Amino acid sequence: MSGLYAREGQSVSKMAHLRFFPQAVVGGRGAYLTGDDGRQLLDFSASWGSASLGHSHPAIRAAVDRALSDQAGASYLSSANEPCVLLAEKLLSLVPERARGRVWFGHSGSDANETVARMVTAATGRPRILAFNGAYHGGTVGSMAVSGHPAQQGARAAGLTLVPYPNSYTAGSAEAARDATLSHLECLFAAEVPPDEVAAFFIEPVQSDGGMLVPPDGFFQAVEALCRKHGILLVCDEVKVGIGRSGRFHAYEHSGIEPDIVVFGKGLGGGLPISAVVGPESLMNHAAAFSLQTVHGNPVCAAAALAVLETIEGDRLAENAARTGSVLRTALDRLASRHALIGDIRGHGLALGVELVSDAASRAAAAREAALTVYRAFELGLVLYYVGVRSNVLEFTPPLTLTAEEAEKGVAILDRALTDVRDGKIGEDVLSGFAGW
Ligand SMILES: Cc1ncc(COP(=O)(O)O)c(/C=N/[C@@H]2CCCCNC2=O)c1O
Repeated sequence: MSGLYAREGQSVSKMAHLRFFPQAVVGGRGAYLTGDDGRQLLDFSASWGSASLGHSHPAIRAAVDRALSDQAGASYLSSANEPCVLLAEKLLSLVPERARGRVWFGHSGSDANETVARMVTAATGRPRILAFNGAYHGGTVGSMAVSGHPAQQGARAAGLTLVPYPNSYTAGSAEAARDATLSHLECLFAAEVPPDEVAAFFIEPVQSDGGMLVPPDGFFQAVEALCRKHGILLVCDEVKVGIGRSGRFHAYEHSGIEPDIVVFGKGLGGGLPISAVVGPESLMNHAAAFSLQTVHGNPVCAAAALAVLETIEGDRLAENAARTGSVLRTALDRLASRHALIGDIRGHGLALGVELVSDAASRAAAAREAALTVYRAFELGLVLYYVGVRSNVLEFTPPLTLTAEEAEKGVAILDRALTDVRDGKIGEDVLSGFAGW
């Protein structure tokens, strides 16, 4: 264990730790992090998808420097500031007509989803919310309350009803997965949950922390139709897989739907803390001083976010995510032919998941092997983590700037890690102190 990691253990609380191995960094550029031991680490996580432009991107540095050199205050609570207005205007230009009303700014996906959960019930008078099993909408009380991930340590809202996210892999086919959840919803509305009491349905266009689950074709169009029929607001949580990562600007575009409310976070700030909720004016202006924190609408973070959006558009990074994601996917498919542990590979663009199973027929989760694989990959110079309600899905959310060569290099490292785990070269003792999730 490195000196910095040991020093952290003597000074920093573990309450935010979600640790898989003793990673300690002192810098980073592009798709690489610099370990405190001087190693260059290829970063296939980008800090859970937030470093969307990689590390130390010049466009973000220039925007932050400009904003800090003549700082327009530190908050939008009691003053308008130009970076926030420019960013809001930009975001409004990027969402469907039905969502094109007003923009709320926060720090994180959590405070954004918490705000939406409070807003939709307060504004509509409807007490219920729908969400999916396995959904991760945040780590604050109000966002955990509308989540469904089993790893979370927080209470669910009294008005929350969770429904199964269609899992084509475990259901055996996309059609079976789609039909099962849609009939579940119909039965629910008929017997347990009066649809006219439901304010909103929180969806992830790809369910990432739940296991990088890609919805079956037609599924969310059917959900959208149900929502329109019953006046239920469709809230699309684009926090992890949005903003170009999926190969389209919005991940919901793959499902051919138009949400009422779009939630942005993580990659929006390129690694700086900023989130946004974009929705109809009637909802977004239903009350003033409704959801606020002191440095919400920070002009420096807003300037960084605008630079991120402009760079994603100008450098065509959604297209790069599609192109490099295809290279990564092809390399992973080749890996699957050599490693029986790989049960499924899925995702869009540079939002990919590799599910590890101990038995192809039963699809039994190989959680132990997933933990050992990410640990060994770290030792070999690759950073990636795992997700999934069974803790067995390797998650690939690298910077959108990733090159084909970097994609191939990372998969070659993963190949070695999987081989070492298969050959029993990694003792389980390495995992003590790294509980993951
Ligand atoms: C779809 C989606 N919506 C909201 C959130 C919450 O965002 P924040 O962690 O920025 O509050 C997340 C956060 N996801 C977690 C963050 C904690 C560590 C585990 N991996 C994630 O990506 C998310 O994936």
